[in-house]
Amino acid sequence: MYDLLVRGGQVVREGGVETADLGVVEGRIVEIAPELTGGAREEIDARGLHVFPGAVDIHVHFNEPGRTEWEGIDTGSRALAAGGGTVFADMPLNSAPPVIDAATLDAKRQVAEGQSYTDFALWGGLTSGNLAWLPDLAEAGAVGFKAFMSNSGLAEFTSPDDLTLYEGMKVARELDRIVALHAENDSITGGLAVRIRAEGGSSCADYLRSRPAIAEVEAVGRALLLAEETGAKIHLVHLSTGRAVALAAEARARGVDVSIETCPHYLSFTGEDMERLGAVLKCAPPLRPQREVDALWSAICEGLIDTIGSDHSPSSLDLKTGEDFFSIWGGIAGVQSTLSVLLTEGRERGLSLPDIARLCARTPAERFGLAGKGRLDPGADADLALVALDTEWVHTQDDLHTRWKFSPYVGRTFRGQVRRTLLRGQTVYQDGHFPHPPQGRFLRPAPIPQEETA
Ligand SMILES: NC(=O)NC(NC(N)=O)C(=O)[O-]
Ligand SMILES: [Zn+2]
Ligand SMILES: [Zn+2]
Repeated sequence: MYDLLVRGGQVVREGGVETADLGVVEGRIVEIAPELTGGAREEIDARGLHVFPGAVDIHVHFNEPGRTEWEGIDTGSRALAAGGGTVFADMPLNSAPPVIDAATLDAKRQVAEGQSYTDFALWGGLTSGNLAWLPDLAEAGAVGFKAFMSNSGLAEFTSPDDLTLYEGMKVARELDRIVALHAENDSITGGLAVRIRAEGGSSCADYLRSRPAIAEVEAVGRALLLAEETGAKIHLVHLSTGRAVALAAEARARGVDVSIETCPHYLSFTGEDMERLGAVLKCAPPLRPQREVDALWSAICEGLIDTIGSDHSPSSLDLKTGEDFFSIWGGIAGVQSTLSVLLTEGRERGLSLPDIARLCARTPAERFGLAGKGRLDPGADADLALVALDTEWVHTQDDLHTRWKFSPYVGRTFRGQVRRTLLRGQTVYQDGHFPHPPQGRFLRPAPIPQEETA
């Protein structure tokens, strides 16, 4: 007797796609096989649909507590679930206070429990002043430590200097926690911004000039050297250039324990789009020329990129408007669209469905020790996204479940539509609705598996 049988879907697993039933007991997958016999309390007819593992978005800013007017756990996790996601890891900023010690982590955990429609993990910060608090943060369950190598845009979330980063990596290594890096050289980006603004520059093109690719490539190189020296595990968030990815992949090949993330917006838009569409596409690192978009897709197809995170980082609408592009809030609202981008353009570029499941679910879950997440296997949590793979649809503002109905993907035609999302066997999202109260749980990372050295 099962609690749930998901019947006849095309089940997307590591080895391929097969028509099968999924049997679920107490929130876990217990069997996957064609035509399972035996009764079930609930049956879902998944014929004609693809069954993906729920997406694991390791990079979001839901900004609660403290800046809930920008997003919030309730709206952010709804949007994630509507996009086929079942787990997020929230960044230590832009919530206020930022998560830099155990007390601030516990406070965020408390507001998220009872409000989140998906399971969640929490990042702690590695800032200029909190090295001594990292052990307590790890103890409290931080999934890793996030550091900015450039200015974070928020005075209360300071960047460590190179010495602090070096020492922070040593501490993180002792604690077996991953250090995530926003890798842009602050002296280059900050210095150029000051000079360009002093000359009266305030346009999008001026902003683009202030954050050249070399700022990312240099910071990535430095982060890799520090990781190699300290033996720390690092995760490079939102890489935007082919050169930075290549540098990290080379380092990984010689044994540096690094994982590489990019985001859907670097795969979907160019700097020219940013100039055309304006603030909705402002982010850091900035959007790049088409050749970088192509280079990132090639890197994905070659298996060099490990994870896709949304870097969903919205603000209230007033901060996304204004004449001076430098002072507009930097951050893109995309948490609902990650799978759609991969299912549409990823498939056109030659990615298989198991590739998409690996990038969006399996690897992020494994890398960050989120046990039972990210895969469809007996023993795993029944976190599922049911997708109508060949349905073409135009994304409208009304589809958005985020707090602000503001996304660069509005108006885009996608192929592949999430119809239903299940968390531990319970439907959390179905055709625009959320049928049950939020049940999301806090996930504490398991010990991180050792990378096989190439
Ligand atoms: N404070 C932020 O949320 N910053 C984020 N903003 C972006 N990416 O534009 C980020 O991840 O760097
Ligand atoms: Zn960042
Ligand atoms: Zn971010």
